[in-house]
Amino acid sequence: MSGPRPGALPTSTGAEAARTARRLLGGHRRALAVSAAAFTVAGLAGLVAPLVLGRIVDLAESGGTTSSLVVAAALIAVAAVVGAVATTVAVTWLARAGEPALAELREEVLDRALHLDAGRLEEAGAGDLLSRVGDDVRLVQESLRDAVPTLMTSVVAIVFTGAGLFALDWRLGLAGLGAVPAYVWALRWYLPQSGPRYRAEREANGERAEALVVGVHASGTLRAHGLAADHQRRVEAASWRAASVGIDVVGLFTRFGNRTNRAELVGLLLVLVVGFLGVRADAVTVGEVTAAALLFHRLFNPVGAVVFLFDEVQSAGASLTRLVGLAEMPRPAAPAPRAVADASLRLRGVGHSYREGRPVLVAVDADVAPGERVAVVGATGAGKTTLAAIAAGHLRPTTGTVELGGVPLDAAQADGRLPVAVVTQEVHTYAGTVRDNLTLAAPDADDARLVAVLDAVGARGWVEALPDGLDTVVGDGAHPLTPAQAQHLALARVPLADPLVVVLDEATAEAGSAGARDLERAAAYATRGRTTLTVAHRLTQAAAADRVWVMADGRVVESGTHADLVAAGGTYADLWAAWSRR
Ligand SMILES: Nc1ncnc2c1ncn2[C@@H]1O[C@H](COP(=O)(O)OP(=O)(O)OP(=O)(O)O)[C@@H](O)[C@H]1O
Repeated sequence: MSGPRPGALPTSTGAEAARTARRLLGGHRRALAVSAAAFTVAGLAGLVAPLVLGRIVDLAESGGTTSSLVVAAALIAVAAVVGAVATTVAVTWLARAGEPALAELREEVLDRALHLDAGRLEEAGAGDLLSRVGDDVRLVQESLRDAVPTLMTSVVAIVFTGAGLFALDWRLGLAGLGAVPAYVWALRWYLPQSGPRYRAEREANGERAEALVVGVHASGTLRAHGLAADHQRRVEAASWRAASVGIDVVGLFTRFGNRTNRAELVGLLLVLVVGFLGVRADAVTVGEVTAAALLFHRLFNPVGAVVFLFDEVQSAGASLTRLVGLAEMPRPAAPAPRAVADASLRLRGVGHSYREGRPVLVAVDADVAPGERVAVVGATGAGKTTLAAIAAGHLRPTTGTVELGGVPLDAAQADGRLPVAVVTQEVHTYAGTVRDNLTLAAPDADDARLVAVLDAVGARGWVEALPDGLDTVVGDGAHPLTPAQAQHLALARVPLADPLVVVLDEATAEAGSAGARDLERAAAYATRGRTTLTVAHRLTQAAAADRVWVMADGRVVESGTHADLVAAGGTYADLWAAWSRR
């Protein structure tokens, strides 16, 4: 079995997961206490039927009356009702403690996931993260809903039934205990193998999800580079590994089932043999032996459930360690917020390598004055997107610093205003109304403000033409927006958020040439008066900017106005000439 992939997100130890579970459950002590009391009542109620049945056997032997039989039957019925009510109360109150605790953990996990450094996320892979916030949360939740209550009910039944056996007669109790070594032997065989196997199963599923996510997201690129077959082999290998680990787990569990069946047989035989000898020696009654055999038989289901659910709870435990591992990842120390002096951007010695020894940005020194609009141009792979992501604070540079208004970007505070807003080509439409998609950026904006901004960015016409205007529900499964419309809304969010700095990376690329002009007009409005860095693929954007940076091989090789750079006859002049000839 191989260990986790290098770079995978961390997994906590069992002890750390238990500590986190205790911390989260600690706030719900009252619910846990009610649940524990109800489980106790249910456990006691469960003893009534076997004991009373044993008593009926003795009554039958000694010529009991019909009325005593009726009383016994009534007792069994009352105990069944009490047991059912107590179990319902116990399970309900357990959920009242468990569900909020899990919700808190989910929030912590999501919060940590959302604050993962882009580089770290890249290293770990989106699939690993998705399988944690998806599969692992679901597994823990299902286990909390189904497995944990049944496990608790079973453990309580086992404890009370064991005590009941001893209460009947200590020899019968000891006979029942005779099954314990057989169970222990089965568990000692099973446990050391099962934990690592469940962990391997979770990891294999995570790797399979990662391979599938990459395959779906990057299908175009993989095909374009002739890597589709390679990637398909990677998906096949990951799927096969997940399947074979799954088969391995089922095989192990089946063999464990055989061993527990043997333990049940040993225990029941011991109770019957000891009971037989006890009756012969007049030490116990036939009724007591009947009750003991019924009690012991009653253990089969709870013990089976514990064994069966142990599997599930252990698997959920493995998921919990993955959730806790992520939630408790050390957070980079957040610098104390400092007020910015103005809206200038200053990059000093900024370098970046996605892979060690392969720098894609090299010691970039560059400044953007407050309110200045800079367009970044250059060949594919020159480092434009990387520079934009660093200037936006989305990517931590390997070397160098980025300052906004004289303050490190991650500490910048601008009187409650958003320091930097980013619009890239990959725009997400959030599930909700068009209004929701806009007020994300300005929760207090009223419809008049939204309509004014939509008007200013040139989106009012098509928004009002939607079936319900601002109230139209968009996003997955609702009214579909074209990529250009989604981009238009993203650009409208910029003036609503009112940031000091705007970073646009191919933010107007999502359209044909007519649509591109609309988006360019929207971008011009969104960035008016703001410090702006635009990764420009159409050189008309560069021509309209205050200044142009030309990038090549991770460096800013030219910087100046469009006119100056064209006149200088360098790289930009060549690019412009090629663009103008199109
Ligand atoms: N996440 C990543 N992991 C590894 N390498 C990357 C990553 N992103 C970009 N690169 C590499 O870094 C270099 C610079 O990429 P970047 O996207 O910044 O260039 P660009 O000028 O924006 O290119 P384009 O115009 O094609 O978007 C390229 O060689 C690219 O392959």
